[in-house]
Amino acid sequence: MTATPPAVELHVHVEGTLEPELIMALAERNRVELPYADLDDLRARYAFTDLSHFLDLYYANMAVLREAEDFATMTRAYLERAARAGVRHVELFVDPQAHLARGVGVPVVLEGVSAGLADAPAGMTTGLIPCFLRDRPAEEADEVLDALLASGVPLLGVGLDSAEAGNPPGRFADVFARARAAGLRLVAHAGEEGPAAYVREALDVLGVERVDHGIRALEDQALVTRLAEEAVPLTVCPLSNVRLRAVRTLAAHPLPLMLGAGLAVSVHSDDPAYFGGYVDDNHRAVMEALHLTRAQVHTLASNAVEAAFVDDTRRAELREEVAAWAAQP
Ligand code: HPA
Ligand SMILES: [Zn+2]
Repeated sequence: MTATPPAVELHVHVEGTLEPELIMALAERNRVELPYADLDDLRARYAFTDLSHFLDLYYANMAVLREAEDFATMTRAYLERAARAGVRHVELFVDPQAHLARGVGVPVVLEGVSAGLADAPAGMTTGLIPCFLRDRPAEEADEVLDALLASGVPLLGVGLDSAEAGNPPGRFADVFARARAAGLRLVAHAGEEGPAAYVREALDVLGVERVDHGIRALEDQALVTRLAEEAVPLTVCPLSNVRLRAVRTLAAHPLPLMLGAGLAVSVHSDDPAYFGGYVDDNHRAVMEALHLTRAQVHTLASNAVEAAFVDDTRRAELREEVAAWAAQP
């Protein structure tokens, strides 16, 4: 079996889809001086030692995003690639605070990304999930939530990302409660580099409905039992885990253990332009390196469908597409 399943992409950061060529093109369009001699010099910086090392480059490269049109261009480029990856539904993360810090306001970011999403290929459904930066003050997240709600741009939910170690989710309890009261769905990165305790805290204090990554939950057996019993979706990003050295090699990835424990895991791409692949590449990589059975890949694809923030009609369509893939000889 080589074909990857129809994908429901629930863990992808739009700024992490900014390919090196597009970084260079936008730098030229906006006359932004980058500290790289050329494309090869930029590419040479993609060997990361950990999450923070990656985030330094990820935030630095955002300097090329100035106007709403830049955000739309980036989003359209992603959707085109996503269609080729077999993506049928995507819930896209965006980091408004990373742009605010550079003087680019929340409306510019949201209007640009949502204009890009409006051009999604026929049949692909989309949603937008702005994330708060956990290494910034909770008060700033509060102000950003006000700006998000005032923008008038339709949002699916809010998330929490950026440097995890030493930044537990609990500080964001109030802003997440406000987001929930405003009708937004809640997710958070937890257990990527941070401990299993952060996964618990994301569930109990923030009340998240999905956990992004969650691989370190495996260090706490009682938590694993709970996650399985409550069928808490975990959006796992295998190529990201290897490139950020959360996992030593793909062959040593705990995905089979997670499936074996009955966890509601699914496979996603995180920052595909930085980590060596989109969601199809991630599926292909784990299928090969971990020798997954067709039934296991079917479970991963079905878990993603069940974890999506879609209505019953759309979920039924997505279920059918995955079933049709599984029924192929
Ligand atoms: O992989 C990630 N982890 C945490 N924050 C992020 N923001 C973009 N990518 C990531
Ligand atoms: Zn992520």
